[in-house]
Amino acid sequence: MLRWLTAGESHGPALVAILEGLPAGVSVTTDDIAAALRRRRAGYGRGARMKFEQDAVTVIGGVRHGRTQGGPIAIEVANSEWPKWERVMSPDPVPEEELAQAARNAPLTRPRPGHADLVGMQKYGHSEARPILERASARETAARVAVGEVARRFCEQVLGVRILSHVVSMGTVSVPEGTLPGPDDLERIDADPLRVLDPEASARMVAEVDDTKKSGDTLGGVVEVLAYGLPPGLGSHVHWDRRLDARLAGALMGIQAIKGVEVGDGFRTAARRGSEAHDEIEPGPDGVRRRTNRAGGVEGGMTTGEPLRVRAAMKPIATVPRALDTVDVATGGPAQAHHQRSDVTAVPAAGVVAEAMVALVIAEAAVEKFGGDSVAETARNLRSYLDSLAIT
Ligand SMILES: Cc1cc2nc3c(=O)[nH]c(=O)nc-3n(C[C@H](O)[C@H](O)[C@H](O)COP(=O)(O)O)c2cc1C
Ligand SMILES: C=C(O[C@@H]1CC(C(=O)O)=C[C@@H](OP(=O)(O)O)[C@H]1O)C(=O)O
Repeated sequence: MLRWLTAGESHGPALVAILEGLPAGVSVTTDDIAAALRRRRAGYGRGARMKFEQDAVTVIGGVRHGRTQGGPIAIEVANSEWPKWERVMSPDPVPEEELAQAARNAPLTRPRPGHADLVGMQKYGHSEARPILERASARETAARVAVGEVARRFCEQVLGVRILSHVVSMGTVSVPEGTLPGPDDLERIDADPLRVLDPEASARMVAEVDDTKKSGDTLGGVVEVLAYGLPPGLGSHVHWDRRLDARLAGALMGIQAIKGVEVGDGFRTAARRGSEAHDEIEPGPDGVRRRTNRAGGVEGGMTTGEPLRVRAAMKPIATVPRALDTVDVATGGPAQAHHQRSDVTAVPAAGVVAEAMVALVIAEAAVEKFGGDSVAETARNLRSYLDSLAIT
């Protein structure tokens, strides 16, 4: 069983994550995790905070001399801005007079439509949004990417699985139909300002981000995650919560602002006739194979061995500079939603987070199927499973 948890607030001292259940021997260093976090911070359209804030990674447990030890892995991502927030976010009581002087402590009573502010205040009994937005903030995804990087390395080193993502649409601008990165395209995608494979589409999307920013607005879009090299049979058809597609959908929907998930051709498949929707099977030189991969590498809740292909749709950023109408909960009267700064879009970052979530789901399914306390044992079990497949 693979388990993981994160804790920490957007402007707290640090985020922490604990990952438990991976075998010993996965190669990972602090620098590897820091590099993954740098990928998450990049992307055209993100706000000022991405430039001045640093993620400082410390591996607190579970890794020794660049190898996992088999125990829980704990990672801290410290927030370089903490000194500015130390009073406002102090875990211990702060004298009223001091708090009153902290400019950042002004009560946030004008909840943003589309964020967790209003319903969070109602549910948790707060008179302002700070205690809600601090944890609702997608800053938390830094902790996911940190543990996701360990899972990704396990997937690569033990299963031979490569996971990558790219942006397929930004607002109404999309990459050409059929754009499909290969397993070695990640570097090229990361080099693009919007993490788009097609340079012409990227340029149009950059213009769309600029235009949106100029008009004081925000943008959403769609990312696609691909995983190459999966064995057939991760997940199961036997129960709803063992289906890999269900677990992937839950993991991706669990990312802040993701509002739709598609496996393979997903919603497009619904409009096709069966003969145009499914992937016909034929004998090939290395065993049976599918002529197409419209299913996106999952049938019956199990990986088929074809590339996994999942998409996630992100809604536009909720903190709209041209602030939306709301209610000031302090007065009960109409008001404009609070806005200090925000991303115009965070779709490229959402792709990096989605890779981490997919890596964690695949790693979990692989640990269930192959077990093993060391990577050598897991790899041996995988090999013997593949060698024993009656139908290849
Ligand atoms: C990487 C990333 C960055 C985000 N940046 C912002 C931001 O700057 N401002 C904002 O209002 N929402 C931002 N969001 C979205 C909010 O976290 C999200 O809208 C909020 O949690 C409410 O969405 P929900 O209804 O899906 O929970 C970001 C999301 C992600 C994944
Ligand atoms: C800090 C990060 O993302 C933040 C996610 C976020 C939100 O509401 O989700 C709002 C913004 O924070 P602030 O309102 O303080 O500028 C983003 O910068 C990060 O990704 O590291």
